[in-house]
Amino acid sequence: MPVKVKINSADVKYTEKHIESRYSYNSASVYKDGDTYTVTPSSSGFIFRTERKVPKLGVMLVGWGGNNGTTVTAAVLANKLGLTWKNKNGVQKPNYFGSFLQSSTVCLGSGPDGDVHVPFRDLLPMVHPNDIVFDGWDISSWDLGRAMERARVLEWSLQDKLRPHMSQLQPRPSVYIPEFIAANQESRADNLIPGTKAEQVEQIRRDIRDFRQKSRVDKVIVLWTANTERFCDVIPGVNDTSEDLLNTIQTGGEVSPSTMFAVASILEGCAFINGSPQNTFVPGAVELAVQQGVFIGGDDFKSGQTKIKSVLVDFLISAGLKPTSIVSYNHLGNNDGLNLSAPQQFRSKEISKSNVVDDMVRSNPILYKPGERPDHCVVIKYVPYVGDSKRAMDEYTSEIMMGGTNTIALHNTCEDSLLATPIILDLVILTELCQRITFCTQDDPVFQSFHSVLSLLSFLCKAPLVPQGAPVINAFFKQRACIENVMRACLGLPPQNHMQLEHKMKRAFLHSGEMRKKDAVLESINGCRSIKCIEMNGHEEVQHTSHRGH
Ligand SMILES: NC(=O)c1ccc[n+]([C@@H]2O[C@H](COP(=O)([O-])OP(=O)(O)OC[C@H]3O[C@@H](n4cnc5c(N)ncnc54)[C@H](O)[C@@H]3O)[C@@H](O)[C@H]2O)c1
Ligand SMILES: O=P([O-])([O-])O[C@@H]1[C@@H](O)[C@H](O)[C@@H](O)[C@H](O)[C@@H]1O
Repeated sequence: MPVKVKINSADVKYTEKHIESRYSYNSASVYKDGDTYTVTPSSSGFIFRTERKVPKLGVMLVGWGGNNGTTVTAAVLANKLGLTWKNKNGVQKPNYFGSFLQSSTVCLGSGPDGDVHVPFRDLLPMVHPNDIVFDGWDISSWDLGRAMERARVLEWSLQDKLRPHMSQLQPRPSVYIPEFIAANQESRADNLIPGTKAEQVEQIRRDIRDFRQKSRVDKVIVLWTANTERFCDVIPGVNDTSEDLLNTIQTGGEVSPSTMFAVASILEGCAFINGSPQNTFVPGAVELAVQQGVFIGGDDFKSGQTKIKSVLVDFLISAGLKPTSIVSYNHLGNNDGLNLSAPQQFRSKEISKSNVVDDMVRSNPILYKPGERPDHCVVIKYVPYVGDSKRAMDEYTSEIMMGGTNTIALHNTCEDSLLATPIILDLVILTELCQRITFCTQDDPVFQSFHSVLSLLSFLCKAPLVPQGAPVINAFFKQRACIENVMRACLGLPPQNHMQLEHKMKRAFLHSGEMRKKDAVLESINGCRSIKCIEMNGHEEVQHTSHRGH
């Protein structure tokens, strides 16, 4: 059951339209001079506004007829209809396990019985997955009932109950440029938009408008879950600026189907998210999104081996252990695996799976000299028989104290699409929430949105897309804490710091306003708080007064 979170603070007000919070953003700048680091803390006043009205959200999936596309649609239907199904373990019920918004919690603070945790999804008003309306495109003409069967992800007994609904869903014709995906995908390509690239982009735009009008959704988000493409060459004069990219689409030059969909979405004012590893967001596409004030995000769902890697390597390095060799092997037999069996498509995936440790390695110059990195090998093999049940084997070897080594071996078997499905839901719901958040600062009082490159989605992506010059963070818990603390800021709550000082003191913790004779005294003088501490030095009282800002 959803819970209501109400903030009792003078810094938070609830109007009919917004939740508005006053927030102190604390950070620090560091000046390095030789081996001396001078740290200057700073605090900036922010005002956050979150629109309270949750819209009816439409999600258009590119690759709707694929394993992920059919599975996410089926999962939402099963949850919405409350379908149950039987397997050898008995009656199964639908859920959203694997979605951090739907199935993980946030600690609000402590109550009489200790820490109080609430579902992430109840922190701020947000779309419920059950209410999402799906549509999309596929180069395959199969309806979603047949495509769900082809995917071989969900239990047959559930498919039986879903089929009447899924069979009504028909992917729209799409753009197929053979050179961008594996040749082994050609047999699927029987559902295509004719014409030039410019005409195809216009048709995609018409499709988006048609869906929005017929489904009566308030807003549309487009998400790429079609096959992995080869990387696109970034060529000055072709795709390096928005003007050149739009011109290239007109002239029919080097532009991938995924970039065509991104351009069409951006021009229709729809956020576009890339769930695959290719460089859809060539510089011209990023510039177009910024010019249009539309969110883009990606790349490549972080769902399995890479997700574990972004936890395990963070643990090892944070514990002062030195990963020196990381080998990630997996085989799977779904169509994604078939497409990735082609060299250029595998290379796209190898890149996104290989860069995930860079930020963690760079954070520890004790373990790694400049430029030093662990050996890192990624292997993906296509084995038809196992279908969507990915078999992943990982080996992490680290140097430990005094010349020792530590080797961790992992084996992981799972339906790959059931790992990606909740990620898709989190991506679109978090993106929609961010579209309703604006903020201003004490030095820049005009309200603004997040940057068009929505780096808050990094937690959900293998190769996070960030604004130019921004750091790429892959460490799992840093990424999750970023989302949590931004949402806490929207509620005027401080960042989660895990200090729990109240449980680490000699004397019981006195909350502000309580006083204890001859102990620390909080007084408010001239609007500036001062803390007067009384120190017993064995003979007499020594009073200290320190001043701090609001
Ligand atoms: N765990 C995961 O499943 C996972 C994790 C990370 C990334 N991904 C990525 O998500 C994507 C989809 O994975 P999947 O398992 O659903 O693959 P899939 O092959 O089952 O589905 C892809 C679908 O896209 C369609 N398609 C290909 N090119 C198209 C185009 N130009 N326009 C429209 N449709 C097109 C195909 O016909 C197919 O139905 C892949 O790129 C994969 O690498 C998947
Ligand atoms: O999420 P993850 O397990 O690191 O990476 C996965 C790969 O291991 C898998 O081979 C591929 O088919 C999926 O698309 C996904 O990218």
